[in-house]
Amino acid sequence: MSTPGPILVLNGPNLNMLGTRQPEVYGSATLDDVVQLCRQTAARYGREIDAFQSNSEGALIDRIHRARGIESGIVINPGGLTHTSVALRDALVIPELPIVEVHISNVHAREEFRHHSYISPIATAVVAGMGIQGYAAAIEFLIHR
Ligand SMILES: O=C(O)[C@@H]1C=C(O)[C@@H](O)[C@H](O)C1
Repeated sequence: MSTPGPILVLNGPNLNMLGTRQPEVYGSATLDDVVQLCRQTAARYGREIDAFQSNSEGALIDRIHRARGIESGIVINPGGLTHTSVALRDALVIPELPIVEVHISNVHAREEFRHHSYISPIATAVVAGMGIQGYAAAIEFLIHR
């Protein structure tokens, strides 16, 4: 049986600033730390990841379109686009690709406007509040589902 394709790990706006941006909320780990954690988690099971981060909605959508036929699942932290983007939600409706939405912080314990996600209704699973371990949990879920 062939090994499933890589898992695509997507990070949206401002997540390139991890480690510097509000460490009291998002912790001290950098985006590179997140990608390394995801890569190491997948490698334990002989699997690979592809990682992409953009502050631009359109670039994220273009990358999601390219995942078809290449990646086997998507782990996405949409950043603030979580709470605003119908276009990103629409791009993620890909029947053959499972989607896990990840938030480092517990968005439900924060400002009201962070309590709604356009992505959650079309996601296979949602992780929030686990810090960067949420990315590892998402990778594990996709590998073992
Ligand atoms: O917790 C997180 O990873 C999410 C990250 C962001 O940048 C915020 O806009 C979201 O509201 C929460």
